[in-house]
Amino acid sequence: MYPSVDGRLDILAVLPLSFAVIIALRRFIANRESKPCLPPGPVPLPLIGNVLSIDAKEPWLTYTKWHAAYGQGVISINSQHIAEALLDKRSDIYSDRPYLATAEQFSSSVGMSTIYDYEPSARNDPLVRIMENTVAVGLQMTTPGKAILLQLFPFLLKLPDWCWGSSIKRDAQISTDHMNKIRDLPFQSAQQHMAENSFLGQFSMVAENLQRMEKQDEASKPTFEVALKRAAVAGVMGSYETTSSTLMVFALAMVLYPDVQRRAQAEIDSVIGRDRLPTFEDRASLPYVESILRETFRWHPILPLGVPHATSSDDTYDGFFIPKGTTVMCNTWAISRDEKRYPDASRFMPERFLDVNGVLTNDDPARYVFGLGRRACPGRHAGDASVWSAIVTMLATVDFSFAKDDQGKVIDFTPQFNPGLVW
Ligand code: HEM
Repeated sequence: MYPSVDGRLDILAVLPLSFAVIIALRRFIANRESKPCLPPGPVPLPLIGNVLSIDAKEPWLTYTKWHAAYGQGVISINSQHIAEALLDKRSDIYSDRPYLATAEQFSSSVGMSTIYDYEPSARNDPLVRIMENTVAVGLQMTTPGKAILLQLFPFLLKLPDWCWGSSIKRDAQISTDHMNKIRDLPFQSAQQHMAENSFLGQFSMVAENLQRMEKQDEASKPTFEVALKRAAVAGVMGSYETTSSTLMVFALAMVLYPDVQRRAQAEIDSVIGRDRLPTFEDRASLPYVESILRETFRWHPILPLGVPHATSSDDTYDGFFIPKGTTVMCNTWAISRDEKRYPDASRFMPERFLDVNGVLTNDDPARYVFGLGRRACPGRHAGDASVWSAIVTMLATVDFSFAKDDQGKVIDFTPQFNPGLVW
């Protein structure tokens, strides 16, 4: 019996579909056979992958655990050797940034004065307040939990306002509004200084580039201005949390390890005396202070998962296939807590960076805490120098100790870190 006309049409419709499926399957199998397999990892669930297995508050712990179980994380790089091989030596592939819907312009910071030559007032400065709000809201939106959620379900940002779950969209909008303010207001202030031809404002990064822009043809000015605004805000945001968080880690260490503090103060007293403050010229003569800086960077890296990179083309490493667009995180936490390299790693022990003669070793955590490759922190020298000068000045002038109550009894505490991109 012949099929009906409708039935034959159905067959005709199904045939190309079957071909398409067969071709797709053959390509899939050919691809699988021709390409090395993906790096090992936990078995993903359909749609949501491994998201439920990741500790949303401290994801670096999950990645470190996966590293122990599988040898590799879900492209979380847990060794400095592999980080150098990929992020540094293959920087042309591993230097993209993954799309983070709420933080498209959010990358990092520089001081307001260097960028805009804006001298904030000591208290309640309006621009600093805007920046603090921007950072606070931005960090809330870039907690690892929210970042993972939005990467998996970007449609959450498109939900209508009345819909359950749309609060993330409202928060993202607030974050964007803040970003727009911090992008435009200090920039306008620098422009105003320029217009008034004031002495201040001529030596900032923005002022210098505005002067350069004046010499350009009209057509390219708007693009230049947008790029300049973005570079400026990236600089301001980048230096803000990083330096202050590192100094908080240092202060915590000084409270918890008074012997370290005393030894550093003795070094400063013997090399510099008590009549003046240390300067950069003294840096090479203060190896113990230097080892404290290194241990501060290592003990609690303030960006425990670095800032995510993304691959801009396919790659193969050590027999594993890494597709284009893969998010690659350098698990700085795992590197800094490697017990083979840093025995008793959770202990603050600056001596680990000194040899038996008290000379600094070649192991400098600055080689990994500032990231690697062409996206490594452009403010690393400024960051390193400003943290050193703050540390050495504090050691020379103040004593850190536990707070005491009215009866003079030590107030005990348990240190806690706020999870976020920077903690
Ligand atoms: C202790 C201080 C600091 C630490 C630990 C730190 C750490 C980092 C890290 C880990 C990255 C990501 C690198 C990567 O993706 O491989 C980064 C990026 C960045 N940092 Fe820093 N940073 C510090 C201070 C600063 C300062 C003072 C500035 C500005 C003067 C700055 C500006 C930036 C910028 C603009 C980026 C983004 C670079 C890009 O996306 O290409 N940072 N920083």
